[in-house]
Amino acid sequence: MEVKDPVLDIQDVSIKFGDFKAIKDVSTSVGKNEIRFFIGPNGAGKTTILDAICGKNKVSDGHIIFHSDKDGDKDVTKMREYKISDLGIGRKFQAPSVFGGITIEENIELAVARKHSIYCTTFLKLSKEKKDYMNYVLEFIGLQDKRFKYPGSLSHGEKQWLEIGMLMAAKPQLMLLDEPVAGMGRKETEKTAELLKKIKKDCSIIVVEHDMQFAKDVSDTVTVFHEGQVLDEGTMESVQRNQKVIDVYLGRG
Ligand SMILES: Nc1ncnc2c1ncn2[C@@H]1O[C@H](COP(=O)(O)OP(=O)(O)OP(=O)(O)O)[C@@H](O)[C@H]1O
Repeated sequence: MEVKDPVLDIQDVSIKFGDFKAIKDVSTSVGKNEIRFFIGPNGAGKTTILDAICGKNKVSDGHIIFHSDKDGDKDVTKMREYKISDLGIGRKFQAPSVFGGITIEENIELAVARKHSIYCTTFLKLSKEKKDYMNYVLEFIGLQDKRFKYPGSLSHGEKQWLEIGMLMAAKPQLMLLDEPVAGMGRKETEKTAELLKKIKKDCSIIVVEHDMQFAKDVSDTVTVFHEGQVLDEGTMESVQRNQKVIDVYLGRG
């Protein structure tokens, strides 16, 4: 699938775990301000490739080129996780990883400060500009009224939004989300859909997800993975008509 203005080019990537090739010659490009979904059956390789983009998995062959606004084109397969994060790629894992011992506001504050340095996190108060941004993020994720509460008091959905807010705090160019609506009810899922549609105005997003209604509502395009390879790619409407996709995934209920 041709992408006009890519933020990420995955080029002939293979990933091995011992002798097992989990990803085989995968290529795809993700555009600026695009919401791309990675879908496909369990074990297809979706999370494995997401983990390669953020540096958590080592790539055996191929390149992943990130077109950074501030640093130019970088092959992230040669970089450490924290460097990739600094470059502007934010990763949210399936289980929420917020800090339970500090308030919701402090979680966001820490995420805003952390972008700048450990020194800043520990010893300095946020500047007015950063404080304003923290308030903007709290409002954006709908948790401004709960800012002085602790994450333990939040619902499952609210915890996920807090974590999305913590990612936003670093102003990434690309966000990677692993099953962001798993365990959510329909209302929370719809709110998450609205959040992502707003976030994409400033950022590209890759989502690994099994909720196909959510994928239909939110995705611009989807990549269907099967046995470590790309089976199809395009809009949700187009891949839904592909008989192979129906056979291996969508038709299985
Ligand atoms: N660290 C690892 N060591 C060995 N094998 C792994 C490792 N991580 C993933 N795999 C294997 O790689 C394959 C792809 O796994 P992956 O988690 O990427 O699939 P997925 O498409 O994300 O599945 P799901 O939808 O269930 O999350 C699976 O066969 C899995 O068992």
